[in-house]
Amino acid sequence: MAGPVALAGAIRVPGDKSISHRALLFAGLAEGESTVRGLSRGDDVRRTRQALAEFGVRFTDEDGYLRVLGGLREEPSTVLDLGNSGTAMRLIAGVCAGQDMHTVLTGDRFLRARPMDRVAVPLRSMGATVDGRQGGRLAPLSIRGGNLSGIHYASPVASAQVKSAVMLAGLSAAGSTTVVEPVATRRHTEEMLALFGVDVEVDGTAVTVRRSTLTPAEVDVQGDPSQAAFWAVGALIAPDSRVRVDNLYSGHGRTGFVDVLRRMGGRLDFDRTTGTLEITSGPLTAVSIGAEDVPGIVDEIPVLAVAAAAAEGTTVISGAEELRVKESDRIKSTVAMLCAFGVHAEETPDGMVIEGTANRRGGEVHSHGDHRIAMAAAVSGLAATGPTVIHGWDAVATSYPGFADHVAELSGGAARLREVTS
Ligand SMILES: O=C(O)C1=C[C@@H](OP(=O)(O)O)[C@@H](O)[C@H](O)C1
Ligand SMILES: C=C(OP(=O)(O)O)C(=O)O
Repeated sequence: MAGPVALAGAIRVPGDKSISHRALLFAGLAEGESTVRGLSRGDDVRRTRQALAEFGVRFTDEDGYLRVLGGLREEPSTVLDLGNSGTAMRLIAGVCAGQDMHTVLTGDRFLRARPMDRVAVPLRSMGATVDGRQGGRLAPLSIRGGNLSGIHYASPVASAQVKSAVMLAGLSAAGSTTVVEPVATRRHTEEMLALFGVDVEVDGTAVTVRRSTLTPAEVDVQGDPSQAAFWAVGALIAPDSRVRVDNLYSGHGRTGFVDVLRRMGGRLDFDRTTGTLEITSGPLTAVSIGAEDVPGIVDEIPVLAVAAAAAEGTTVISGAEELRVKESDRIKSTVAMLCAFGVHAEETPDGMVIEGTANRRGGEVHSHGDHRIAMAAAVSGLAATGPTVIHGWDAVATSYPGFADHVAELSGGAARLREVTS
């Protein structure tokens, strides 16, 4: 791929990945027929669907929507392979803890290296038997569930996945289950449980559920803000660009990237009612990003770092140590990606320091099996001089299989991505 190119036009990004996982899980738990529209087509969400099918949930693909016949009727007869998806593994662990069944969860080599003790610890204290490699810290995880008691859990990490796993187990536990977060995270589980008829109490950063059954529902999944962030940064840094993204989810904890890019001086108009985001290219200035910002931009930091590399001044990101336990160590892989474009960037224990420069040349980047690093590198390449090569591009299929088509569409065919096998 050779830049720089201008981006122009209007697109719809895929259905939100976090919401898609939950739509399938909650439809799977609700006895009866639910429907889901606008589901993400990425591999991560496909893994959640496959896992639910092993419990006896039935899916029928209709024209433009998915029909789900819910109810966990069967103990899975095989190991559930959740591919690259941390959300699938942690949320399904919560579901399994509530079932009188034995389940084994595994994933690819990246997922098997990510910490699972953050869910194993609270699920054990509710009464589930959870084991795995390194004393239950790493998958494969073995879970024997059922007979749970509610807990009051002060989570040491600001993680919507941990919160959701405990809440899902709480739906089958005696008494009430409360999770208190150190910083509020995305609220998809709270919002969607309410849609499926569950009473959820939210009090600041505390959320409480009781033993409940779910009622089937119709879910319409809106566009994924984390995917829109790639086009927002691309349109800001590629000269003469103007892009519109339609039908975005605009709820709590997901649109922090719009605020950060505005703080950098970016021209973004966001209509939260319609979910329409319009971006016009223009100069950016460095910004300081701290721990309080991180939960709202946790998946967008690699691409926000690309914006920082094109901004005037030095950007400092701190309080982002959670990035070290994502699909890759995203502090390391983001800094390496920026350096490949000739940018001066350095790791810190909990973030990075990035010196903005107008002289970015195309480079050779490794995704480290991480979809967001691959796509952030592609965006950087669109606004750099000379060709960019991204090894391990196949990782993009986990969340955004149509990304390359959108590059071609928004660049009017001027930019083309060609896969190179690493
Ligand atoms: O709950 C979710 O759907 C997610 C929560 C975040 O992870 P953590 O909760 O572990 O921070 C995020 O990084 C992930 O992409 C999706
Ligand atoms: C961290 C991510 O997802 P997960 O934790 O579900 O693998 C992501 O999509 O950036």
